[in-house]
Amino acid sequence: MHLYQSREENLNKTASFSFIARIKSFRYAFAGIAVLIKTQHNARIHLIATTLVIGGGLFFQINYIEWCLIILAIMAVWVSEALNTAIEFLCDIASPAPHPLIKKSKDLAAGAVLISAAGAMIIGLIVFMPYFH
Ligand SMILES: Nc1ncnc2c1ncn2[C@@H]1O[C@H](COP(=O)(O)OP(=O)(O)OP(=O)(O)O)[C@@H](O)[C@H]1O
Repeated sequence: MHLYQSREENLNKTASFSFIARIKSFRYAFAGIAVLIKTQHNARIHLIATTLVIGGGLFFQINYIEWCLIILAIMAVWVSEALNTAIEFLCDIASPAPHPLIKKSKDLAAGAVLISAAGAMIIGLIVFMPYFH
């Protein structure tokens, strides 16, 4: 059986619900996360930062709202990094040769990661600073 469905197969999909198909799509999603960690150096930095922040949260016993803020911040960084990586792969296949629009596209995607990482750092400071007083 082919790993990827053809465009035709996707167009002809019926609306019937299948648990096997749902489990498969989870498998693909986890494969995507594995690609992210294996291929992106930034993702390894996010992994270290995520571990430190969760460790800090457990150590300082931050409250319910603080956990929600930290989880949102972690999520924003991972989601933006995953989308940035997906855009990079698409750009590389769409135009391996230099192109001004590919530059804009990749720079924008990188900008999104920077915005989320900066926001996460500010949230981290706001949450953890009081515990150091
Ligand atoms: N085909 C291209 N055409 C024009 N500019 C490009 C092209 N490929 C890369 N660039 C430029 O080089 C930069 C780095 O691109 P690259 O694909 O190497 O990303 P990267 O270094 O892996 O980024 P990240 O650190 O976010 O993973 C882009 O942001 C863009 O400015």
